[in-house]
Amino acid sequence: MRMCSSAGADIREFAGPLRGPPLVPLLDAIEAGEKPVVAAIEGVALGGGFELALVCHYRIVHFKARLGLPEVTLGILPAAGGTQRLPRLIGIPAALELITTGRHISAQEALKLGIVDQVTEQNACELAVEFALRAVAKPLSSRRVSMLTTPCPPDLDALLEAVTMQVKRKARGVMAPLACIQAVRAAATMPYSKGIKRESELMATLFNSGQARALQYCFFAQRTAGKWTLPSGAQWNNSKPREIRSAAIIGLGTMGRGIVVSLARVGISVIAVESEKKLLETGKQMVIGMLERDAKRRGVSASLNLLKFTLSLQDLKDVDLVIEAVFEDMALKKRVFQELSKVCRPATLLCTNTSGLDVDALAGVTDRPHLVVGMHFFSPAHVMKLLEVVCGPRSSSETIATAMSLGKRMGKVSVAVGNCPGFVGNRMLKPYLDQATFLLEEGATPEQIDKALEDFGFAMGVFRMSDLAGLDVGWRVRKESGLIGPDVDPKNPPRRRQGRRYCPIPDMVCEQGRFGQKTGRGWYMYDKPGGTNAKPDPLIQNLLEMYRSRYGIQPRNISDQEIIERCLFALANEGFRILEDGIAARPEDIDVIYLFGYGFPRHGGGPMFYASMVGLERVLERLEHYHQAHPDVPHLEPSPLLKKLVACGSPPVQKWREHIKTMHSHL
Ligand SMILES: CCCCCC/C=C/CC(=O)SCCNC(=O)CCNC(=O)[C@H](O)C(C)(C)COP(=O)(O)OP(=O)(O)OC[C@H]1O[C@@H](n2cnc3c(N)ncnc32)[C@H](O)[C@@H]1OP(=O)(O)O
Repeated sequence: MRMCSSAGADIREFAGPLRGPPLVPLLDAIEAGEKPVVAAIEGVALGGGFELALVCHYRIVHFKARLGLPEVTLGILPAAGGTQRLPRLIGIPAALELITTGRHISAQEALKLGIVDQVTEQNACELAVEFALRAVAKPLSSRRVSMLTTPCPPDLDALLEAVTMQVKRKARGVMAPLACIQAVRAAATMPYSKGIKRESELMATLFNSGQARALQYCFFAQRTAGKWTLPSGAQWNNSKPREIRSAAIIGLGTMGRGIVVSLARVGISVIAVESEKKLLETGKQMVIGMLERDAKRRGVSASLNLLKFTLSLQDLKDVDLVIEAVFEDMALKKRVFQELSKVCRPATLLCTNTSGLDVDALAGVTDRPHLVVGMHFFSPAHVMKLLEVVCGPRSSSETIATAMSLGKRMGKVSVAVGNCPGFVGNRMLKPYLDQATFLLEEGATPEQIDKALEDFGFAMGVFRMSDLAGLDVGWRVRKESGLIGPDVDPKNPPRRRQGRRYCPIPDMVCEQGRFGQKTGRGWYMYDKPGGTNAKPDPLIQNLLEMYRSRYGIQPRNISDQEIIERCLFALANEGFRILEDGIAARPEDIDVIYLFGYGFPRHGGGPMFYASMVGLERVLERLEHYHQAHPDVPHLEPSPLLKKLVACGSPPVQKWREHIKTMHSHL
């Protein structure tokens, strides 16, 4: 059988009723046939493609091919016999690992695991024909995988239990990996004829689940996000990116260091700049350590020869692109951009890693506003996959194309967004954080709110995330925006500022020098500064009690449902406003930002998909309810776009674009 490449089933077809003849009997018939069937695999054999290869009597694989059963990542399981044949072929532990993670493996690993018979650097099809000719005379019974006895470890139950615990810890609330474990158990404990029925029953529970719909949506959303479009007609497939061979990073703080590593490991020469010798030396040692550890993990040599460290901006005159990653201070950034304008050659792209400041204001102080763009990395920049590419009104299509393509080269998921305070991710974070702190005032604790969000599936609750990011960052932003100032009475800080409800608790926490993990104290306490093990802190409990009694607030019991609704519906509501304002082009872009940058669970699809899954009518009704209860919180007032979508019958996410006015587009 010539298979070449197969990415498995067309995932789009899962949205409707499945058509065509049932696959399992067809595959069983191929395996039961008397003529030897040899699979020749080039490119990929994934999902159904891999299951097809498993019914063949032999498998020949090109050395560059990749194989895998990624169904679990789509919220389903390999239901064309994959969960029954793979354990029989390679044993329970290895099969469990591959099926529950869905990871792709190389041809070499497949050979080592005993999945394939030969790896070739030549044409796999030609070799497969030779193989088949030799196999004609040989008996096939031992080559029919479904007939094999599953090699079973003596401690099967303990193994399955351990993997179940691991899966539950890693992917809280996710159904598919648990169903995969049950299917593999069937392969170990039942004959194939019964195991395949169990596989099918388990698939039936997953196939139409909300989690499967969300995960399949994520697959396409991630691919849609790279396809940016500007109102001018310039877009991803008609704008040529520049080739970037050399780059410079200004500032070797946490962000700058991560960006240097991200660039150097994909072969780009990097000049790293600091303002003081001591900072430069510290940054240098940390970058070298990070690159060495990264190279060791990947089994390659560290590209230290690509690095240069300097105190002088004059050294940047020939680089292709600069990314500024200095302190989040507009005046300082403007000085840097003015300086860069003078020293860099006229064609150098100037990028800023600001997490929310006005990219166009920075462009305005340069001699090349069309070559200025935001590249908002997420911390730690060498680990986090998200990159917001912030398109200023004057950024050229070539500049945007270059930033997007550079992001892809660094292995990032790049999303083009418009220029407004906080862009997409951090702009949406404000209402989400506000709701969490209002809930504290009303009676909740940080650990209760975090638990509700983590049970929902977030990698980290809002307070643990804030402790990790550093509480001083938001404090400084609030000071700069005039929310905190000399006119605020520190003994009696007002709970209403700039015409709306304000919660001063985060400021009180900062006033005590509690900036999160880095100071060993924040919303939680840690063993030491830099510690990561968060424990509830009685001092925070006291602070909350004193605060409530000072303001005469009677604490009430708050349900997890209220926590989820207020935090997540406020988040999505701001997402609707962002779409109205043209700051994000599509709901998919917003969802991808929250999936890759803010730990939103993939099986929830992202805030916008989640809202559509809950039902826009319900989201609207709950927001109206909460806004009525808290009229001084404008973020709870349902956005006009949400109302419009409900009035139009709540179309699916993919159709929202038709209801968004494009005349406001900032993209
Ligand atoms: C013989 C088949 C019978 C099967 C019946 C039994 C049922 C079995 C269940 C399954 O098979 S579920 C599907 C399992 N397969 C996967 O999950 C593979 C998903 N795809 C990938 O991992 C990657 O796309 C890739 C194949 C490794 C290629 O990666 P690459 O980076 O090169 O390209 P992409 O940008 O990701 O994809 C290009 C293009 O193709 C679309 N696409 C890829 N795979 C599928 C798919 N299985 N179904 C539908 N569409 C797919 C992807 O969306 C891109 O489209 P775009 O329009 O260009 O954005």
